Amino acid sequence: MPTPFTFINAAMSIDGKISTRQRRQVRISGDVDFERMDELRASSDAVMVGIGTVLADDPSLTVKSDEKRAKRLANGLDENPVRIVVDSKARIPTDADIFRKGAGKIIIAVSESAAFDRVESLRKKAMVIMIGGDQVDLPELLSILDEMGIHRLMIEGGASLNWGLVKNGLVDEIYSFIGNLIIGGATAPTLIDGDGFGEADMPVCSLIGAEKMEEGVLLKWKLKNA
Ligand SMILES: NC(=O)C1=CN([C@@H]2O[C@H](COP(=O)(O)OP(=O)(O)OC[C@H]3O[C@@H](n4cnc5c(N)ncnc54)[C@H](O)[C@@H]3O)[C@@H](O)[C@H]2O)C=CC1
Ligand SMILES: Nc1nc(O)c(N)c(N[C@@H]2O[C@H](COP(=O)(O)O)[C@@H](O)[C@H]2O)n1
Repeated sequence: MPTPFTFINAAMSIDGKISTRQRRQVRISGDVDFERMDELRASSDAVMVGIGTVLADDPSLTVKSDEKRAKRLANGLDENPVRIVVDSKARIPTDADIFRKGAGKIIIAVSESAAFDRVESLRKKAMVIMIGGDQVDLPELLSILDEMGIHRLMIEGGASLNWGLVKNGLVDEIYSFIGNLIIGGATAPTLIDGDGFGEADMPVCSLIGAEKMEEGVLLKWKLKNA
């Protein structure tokens, strides 16, 4: 089953946290990293987040730079990449920023466990893909996206979606900006949460980039089994 070239982009603290224990967003990146993130969005066919991120941060996932949106339009693309939310139980509020801000296609991926009336109200706002029994079946979803012409997929978290994708061997590369703060908290989300790997199964990665950026460092990893 072909799947898109898929990369995770995230910002984490020195201690590997991506938000506070109350799941409140923290500004970890500086302006240079946000600019880099915007370029990644602008150069991707689609940007994906989990419903936990939408409920916590209410992101719009739009390309922020006027120039970059204009360049996409000039290339015959929508001004924003396709924005995708993985939302097994169709919990996304219908007034979420993703529906209110920015032009372009939106896909909500739900599972068969989603309530019928919730799914019907989402169909008025976005394309709904129902795939999987209790949770969204991520390998099937990525295969459908590839068939739809999405060949470069940016993942913007959060911790559980990142785990689901890495566990299923669906991630090609990980870009993590490590900022100059310590968040702490045993329950604060990390770059990859979930159940964790057994010792024999831990993916071993190749370091393909390391760069000092403002007061932090950007690391780029390639997953060897991808
Ligand atoms: N610093 C950064 O770069 C970023 C930080 N964040 C932070 O991450 C936190 C959100 O992370 P999480 O709570 O872990 O939520 P999440 O955004 O990873 O969404 C998790 C949800 O995805 C859904 N899902 C459906 N199918 C799934 C599957 N097969 N595998 C895994 N998940 C599946 C489930 O409903 C699950 O509850 C927030 O606090 C947010 O601020 C989010 C994005 C970027
Ligand atoms: N890359 C990065 N650095 C930070 O410091 C962050 N706080 C985040 N947060 C994520 O960025 C998304 C915001 O999207 P919009 O500006 O609303 O389009 C959102 O998903 C946050 O979790 N990322």
